Amino acid sequence: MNRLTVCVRSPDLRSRLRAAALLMQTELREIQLEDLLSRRPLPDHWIAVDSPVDELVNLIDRLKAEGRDPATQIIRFIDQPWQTYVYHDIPIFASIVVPADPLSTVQILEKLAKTQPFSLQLGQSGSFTEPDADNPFHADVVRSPGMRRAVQQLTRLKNLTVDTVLLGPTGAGKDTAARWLHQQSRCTGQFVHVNCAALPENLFEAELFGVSAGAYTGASKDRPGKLELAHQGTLYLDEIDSLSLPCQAKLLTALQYRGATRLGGNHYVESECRVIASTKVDFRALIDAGRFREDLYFRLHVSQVQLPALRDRLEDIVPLYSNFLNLFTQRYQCSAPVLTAELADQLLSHAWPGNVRELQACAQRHVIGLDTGPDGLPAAHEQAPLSFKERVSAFELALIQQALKRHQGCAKSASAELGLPLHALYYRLRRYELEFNPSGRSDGTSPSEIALK
Ligand SMILES: Nc1ncnc2c1ncn2[C@@H]1O[C@H](COP(=O)(O)OP(=O)(O)OP(=O)(O)O)[C@@H](O)[C@H]1O
Repeated sequence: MNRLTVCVRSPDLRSRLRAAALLMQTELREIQLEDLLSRRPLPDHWIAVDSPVDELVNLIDRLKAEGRDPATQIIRFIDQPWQTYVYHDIPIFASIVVPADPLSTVQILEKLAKTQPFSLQLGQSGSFTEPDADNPFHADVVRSPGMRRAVQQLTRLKNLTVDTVLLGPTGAGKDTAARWLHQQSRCTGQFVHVNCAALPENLFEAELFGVSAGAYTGASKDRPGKLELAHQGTLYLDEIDSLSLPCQAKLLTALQYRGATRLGGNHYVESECRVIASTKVDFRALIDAGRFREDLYFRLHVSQVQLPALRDRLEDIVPLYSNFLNLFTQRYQCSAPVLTAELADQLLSHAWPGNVRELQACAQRHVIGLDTGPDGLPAAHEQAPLSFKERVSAFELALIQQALKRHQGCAKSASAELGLPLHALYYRLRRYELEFNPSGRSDGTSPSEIALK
């Protein structure tokens, strides 16, 4: 940002902006709004104002009269976050609550310089958009530059069956991105998820390459491996960095030739699949530490997409949260909680170490009405209390989800643990739209493939 025109009345804010401009080496021009409006034409860089709405409207009208879009130019400083809500439909670039000091003013202005016009649209139902469970990367929830870059790369990759590495911290959406890539591709095969961190070294070959009948005591029939199951589809190697070096060597050979021989068999089975691998850690550091094979890294690293941490996706937090509120409200069939400006502020200032997963859980707690205090947002916000029936349903759902998770999605075992007749469990599974595996793992899928909604 090279220039900033400032029309602010508050001496305090003016001095903060002056200091911020000095820090940013930005040329700052101070002027009264009335004087600015008499100029022709208006400046073409950002105009910072703290004017009341009726005066602001004059500026908006003037910009429009000059054939310009006020939503690309005006930054309004406000005292209270709720003012964004009240005037959310005025077309301005951003509404910013007056920052505490020049340094945070610099940070905000620098972030704005890299972003698209936005304004927090808060409403009674907290609703930004209709929930779009089918497209986690809908434009409404992808506003931050980092995530837009990631989605652009994913979009470019979706129809190319090239191997891909997904990088990002826990809960940032690597699994979601891998499934999205698979769904968007023209693959006819299935999406096969292998959680490398949960795969013991001695089971690696059997799980990945399969087993021939008689390979060992108890192997009574042929069992396909994950690589084979992923034929014409996607093999997703989650947390690939957890594999031991000997397993990495076997994987490299299998990926090189896109096939393997089942354990105890002589038959070579080919698999034409796309491989997506994910990791939370920096590959370079692992390679340097001798914990990851460089040749495997180069084999996989045809393309790479970095999914940013949620704290670096400030613009996405409120829309995502709003979508989750809508989603859980529909799932639990209860009334929508209020997304207040105060809560939006808290969401934006939280560090989100658990990223989208944490945000999602937070929205879920909000909908259920479990206020867990300062760190487990949201606490003590105005919201419509859930009815007794809604709370009981939410509790029941949580019990069933946990039991299914403990039993790898197997409905039979979960029903036994819960002491709930199988037909009664099925009834609830349908009611809560939970996915499950009726007969355990006999179909060759792994627990991780059975997604619990
Ligand atoms: N863009 C999104 N829209 C909706 N939900 C999302 C989005 N991104 C992630 N989530 C949700 O957040 C949770 C965590 O996402 P996901 O499992 O994809 O993260 P991850 O990076 O694979 O995490 P980990 O490394 O811990 O396995 C999931 O419940 C997922 O549904």
